[in-house]
Amino acid sequence: MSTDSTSANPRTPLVRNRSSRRPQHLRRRSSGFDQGLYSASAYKVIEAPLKRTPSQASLVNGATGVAETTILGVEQGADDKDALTSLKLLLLTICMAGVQFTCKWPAARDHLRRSVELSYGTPYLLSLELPKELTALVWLAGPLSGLIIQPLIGAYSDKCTSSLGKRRPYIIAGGILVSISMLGVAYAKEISVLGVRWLSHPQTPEEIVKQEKLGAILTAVLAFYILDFSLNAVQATCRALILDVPPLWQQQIANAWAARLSNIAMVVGYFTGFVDLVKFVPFLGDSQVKVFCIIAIIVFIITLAITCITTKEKVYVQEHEQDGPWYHALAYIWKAFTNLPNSVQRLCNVQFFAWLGWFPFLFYRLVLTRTTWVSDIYFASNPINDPDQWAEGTRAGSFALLCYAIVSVVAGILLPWMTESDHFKGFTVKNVYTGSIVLFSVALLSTFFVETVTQATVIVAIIGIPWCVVLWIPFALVGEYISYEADKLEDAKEAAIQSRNGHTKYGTTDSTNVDAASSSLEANDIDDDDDELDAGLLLGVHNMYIVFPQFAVAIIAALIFKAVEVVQDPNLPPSPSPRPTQDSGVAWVLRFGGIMGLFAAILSRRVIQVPRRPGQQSVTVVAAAH
Ligand SMILES: OC[C@H]1O[C@H](O[C@H]2O[C@H](CO)[C@@H](O)[C@H](O)[C@H]2O)[C@H](O)[C@@H](O)[C@@H]1O
Repeated sequence: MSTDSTSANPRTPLVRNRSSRRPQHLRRRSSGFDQGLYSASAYKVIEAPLKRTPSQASLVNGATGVAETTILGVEQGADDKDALTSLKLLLLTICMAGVQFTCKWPAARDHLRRSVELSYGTPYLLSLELPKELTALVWLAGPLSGLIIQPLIGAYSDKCTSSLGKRRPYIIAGGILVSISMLGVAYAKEISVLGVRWLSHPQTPEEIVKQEKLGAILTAVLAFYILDFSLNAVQATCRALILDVPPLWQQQIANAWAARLSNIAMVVGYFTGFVDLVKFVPFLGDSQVKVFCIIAIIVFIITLAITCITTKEKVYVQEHEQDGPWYHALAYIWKAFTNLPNSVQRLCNVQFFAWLGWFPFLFYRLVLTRTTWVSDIYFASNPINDPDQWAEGTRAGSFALLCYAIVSVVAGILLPWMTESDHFKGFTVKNVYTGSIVLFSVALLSTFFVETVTQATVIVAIIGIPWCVVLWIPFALVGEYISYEADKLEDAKEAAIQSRNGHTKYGTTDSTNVDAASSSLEANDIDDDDDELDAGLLLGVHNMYIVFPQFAVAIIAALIFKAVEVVQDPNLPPSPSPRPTQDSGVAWVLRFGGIMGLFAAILSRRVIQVPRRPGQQSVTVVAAAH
């Protein structure tokens, strides 16, 4: 087994032969764009003003004079960036726990209906008397914000010259907005009452009630939009930070940490939602929603603060004045979207089909508990109009979700370890990725056979395994692609310089290396050429492939429900929920997701794994497949 990246499979598109490189204007990367504002070549890295121990200081790359990643308490690694200890990986990625806990909050509100005065099955927004048709408006905030905000904030943060670093200013600003908007959602009624009192002068009590109701709805919807948009900004920059900091060979483990902390937060979020919070911490609020909101804000602020305080970033200095209108960023995103590196494009293709499967599952296990698959099955054999049965049915759905969250935590600990261990032959990252998608598809397709609540609960719990993988491997791969390109660029620069002096970085001259770097490179080419992939932008574009399927699924699910309605016996009385069991629209939408998952599994065989850097222990070079 070779550990030398220079002898990696030459067919890997990432391992390009310099002499066969595409002309600058055709390169599949972010940096060829002519918008100066977004050209990384316009920036030079300087050392952030940090406290370092002498040993850490010595890790700064003396040859280039460039300050490397600077997270406190690092170990020495053989890569250009410093390796992180497990503790530092945890501190770096704990922000994802806060993001996930907060993500769970709007979802958890559906589980909080015990404390909402209205009937069972009425989620928070409906409790504010938002017309049912308009709930779609709120739903849209999620995918819209993912589509717009993640690439935009990713692109801006890539070029941020703040002394705090590239990502932290956005994490802090986004964090403040998330906290305020959560308060806006939870206290929508109170804000509206105050607003009506100050701004409006209704004449009659009826008018007051009407205006307060309208005000509460508008406040909640606006707050939900701000929440989703700012949460996506924080999510985008936290993800990018996790890609920025560790070296290539730690991308897998760093993203595995991010996934497992997210999933732990999900479990804690579910438990917190179940506890009667008003009883235990009455000083935090007089309703479950308000107390949960305060707890979520506290968790969010603490986790984000830990990451921001313990992680130090590079500071970028703009060499040339490059201001341009804000909409240049859109052109830049478009160019990135249409010129993705081959490796990222392949991964995005998998993600697109995989998320055509994920969203049916995520929608119909969460949106309204009464429409979840597990609850459907429960109601197939239990009376639907009895409130006690409703409670029991929704509890069945919620218990399944708790099992799913716990399984995802356990899988998030075991699977990354198995892929690193020599004892589990065949457990390569790529095989685990494909296997998890197949498992997910089979689980969704099992809706053809599942009949009991227990069976359905087991299936939902099993889906915890692919969920842990989808939060881990795709992001790790993006991180590896970016690090690999950055390392190649460094190597190429170094090799070209050294070849002039008759040396190579790794001792004896390797023809591949020289070919890849020095033989076709002019010094000016190296200096002017900006080959770095921008992590924030790429992650944002990658996220577009996660949210596009949401729009598609919304339309396809509506068509499937219509079709099921047409096919079903018209003489049956109308059902208040989608018809249960194997013939329900929900089951068919899940099966659609299962089939899409199979396409994703096939495409995942084409995903590229980059060779890791030479000089690393326990690193396996995985041949890049086509
Ligand atoms: O439309 C809602 C959101 O959908 C995606 O987020 C979901 O997937 C994330 C993993 O990629 C997961 O961390 C999150 O909990 C899920 O809701 C999308 O990434 C978001 O941009 C979008 O707002």
